[in-house]
Amino acid sequence: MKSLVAFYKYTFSYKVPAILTIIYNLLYVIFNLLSLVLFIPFLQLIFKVNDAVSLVKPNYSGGFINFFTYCKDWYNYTMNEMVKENPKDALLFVCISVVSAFFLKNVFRYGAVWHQSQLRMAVVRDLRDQLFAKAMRLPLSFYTEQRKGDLMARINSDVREIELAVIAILELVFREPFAILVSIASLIYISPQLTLISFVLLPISAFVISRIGKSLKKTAKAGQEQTSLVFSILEESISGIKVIKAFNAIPFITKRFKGVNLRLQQLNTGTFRRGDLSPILNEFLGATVMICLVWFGGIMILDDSDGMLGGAEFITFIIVFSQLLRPIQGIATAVGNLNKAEPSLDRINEILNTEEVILEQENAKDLNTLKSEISVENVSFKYKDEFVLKNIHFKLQRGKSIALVGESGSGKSTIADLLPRFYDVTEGSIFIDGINLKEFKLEDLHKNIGIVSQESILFNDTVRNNIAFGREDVTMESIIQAAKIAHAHSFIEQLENGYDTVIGERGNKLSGGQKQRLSIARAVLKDPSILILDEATSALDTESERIVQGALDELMKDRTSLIIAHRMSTIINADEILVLSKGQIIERGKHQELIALGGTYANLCGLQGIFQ
Ligand SMILES: Nc1ncnc2c1ncn2[C@@H]1O[C@H](COP(=O)(O)OP(=O)(O)OP(=O)(O)O)[C@@H](O)[C@H]1O
Repeated sequence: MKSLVAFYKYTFSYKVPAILTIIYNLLYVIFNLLSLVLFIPFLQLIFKVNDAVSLVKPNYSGGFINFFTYCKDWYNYTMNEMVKENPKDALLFVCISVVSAFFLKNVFRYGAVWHQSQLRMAVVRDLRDQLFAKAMRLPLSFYTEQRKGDLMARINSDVREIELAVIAILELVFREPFAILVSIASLIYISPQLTLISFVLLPISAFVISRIGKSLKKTAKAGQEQTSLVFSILEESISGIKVIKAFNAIPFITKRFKGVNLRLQQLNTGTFRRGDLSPILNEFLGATVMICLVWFGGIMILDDSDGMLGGAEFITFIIVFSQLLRPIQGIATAVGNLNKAEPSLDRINEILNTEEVILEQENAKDLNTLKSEISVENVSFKYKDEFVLKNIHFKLQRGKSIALVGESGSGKSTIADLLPRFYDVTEGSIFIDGINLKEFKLEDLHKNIGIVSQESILFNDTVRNNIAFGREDVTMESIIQAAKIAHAHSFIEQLENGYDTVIGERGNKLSGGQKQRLSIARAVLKDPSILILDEATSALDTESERIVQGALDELMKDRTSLIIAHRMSTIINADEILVLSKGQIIERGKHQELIALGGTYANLCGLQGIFQ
């Protein structure tokens, strides 16, 4: 089982807490057994199983094994002496011993849990960090709507399965086998014959456990996949809540959610039922084995054949044997958890091993600023099978602007996505100052490109942090300056806490125009040499558009811009206009030239009341 190695690695990624957990667990096992064995003289005393006999005071002759024999003899001797003098003192002594053993057992148990908590949470944190970092590096092509929720499910519930597997490893490999070993050694010491009988019966339960484990793995995988689906629908529905309400689609969406949620319930119920069956079957099998032992042991005592088994030994045997069932059950649970975690591990690795298609070359070049031009040469592109861009060719000089217009789906946004290398071209090349885009450092490329899109990407944080956006080197003055250029300063000042106002999830506390102006302020502060404006004003009403357009004009001053717009009025002044249709450039030129041409562009303008 190669996943066992992986779980093992996760467990020992933090060696100190892992080793301390193991040590505390081992001490817990020893004191657990001791707390029960110490009980035996107490029983003997109450039920007068043995009359006090004369014992010789033991001597410790050194050595590890002898130490345990010495402790046992010393305890028996002390007990015996006390019983002879005053049985009530003996009773008190036994009670104190048992309580002390119980106390220590639980101290060690808590010690183990203490370190185990640290370990499991650290592993969960690391895994989530890794997944998040990977998610940030994954190419955009990875993120279809379906995958967003799926990724969230993996970061959430699959990681939790790994957490359980880490605990399972600690229990399965160290605690429970040790507990079983200690118990078996004690059993053999007490009565080899009875031990032999119990061992004939135990493998039956082992077989049953392994069968349950196997079927558990299958249903667990289906369950995790279904969890992903539930998360996907949840994500989709919450993001689209406005539209859902507006279209009165709540019953439809709710029905869809209920459907997948019901299936999840059925799958998880199956998993739990199988999982819960193993301890139940275990206990029943254990009890059956125990009754068989009581039968055989009882007959041995009744026959008193050759004094091989006394009453006290028999009681001890049964108590210790009952202790054997717990770790066996523990192993069953741990094996179940490992089986359940295996598909989760696969799902996590699937993400971690996903190829990062957009890679930076070794010795990638610096890009400080755009010096002369961006040159797009014979670029074709396809997302999957069909080309959505064909032979695109244009040059964008420094300080100039190019506008892309065309019907929906003609490929405008795709062209814009190629510049920051969100996708790489399928054919052809893009050059910046004569150097292929792919030769630059990705970080530098992104530093030089500012994007303002239709949907402002804002975070549930303060206005100030949304403008600074991860940059710690900026002063408050420069943030205010950027906000002023973006025509955002005056409305920010009127907010409850000014620049320290938290703007709600995705900036929900702000109007569309305000959100857009914050996005522009962010771009102003970033001060990129290249600007991509993708329908930056199309979601706004006329009044907001006027203000935002003013802000954009400020932003575009002295920058090289690629503008995508549906409203022709916003691109009339562009240095060149490219008209796209079905992924191809069908017309190009300045506004007046294209109007004079009387083609698609002139038609589009005509539809919007622009005739010259
Ligand atoms: N992630 C994607 N995976 C597969 N196909 C895509 C993807 N994104 C866009 N497309 C397809 O590529 C083509 C061009 O889309 P693009 O978004 O570039 O057009 P657009 O001109 O910007 O449209 P709009 O004006 O509606 O935003 C369309 O046919 C679209 O269906």
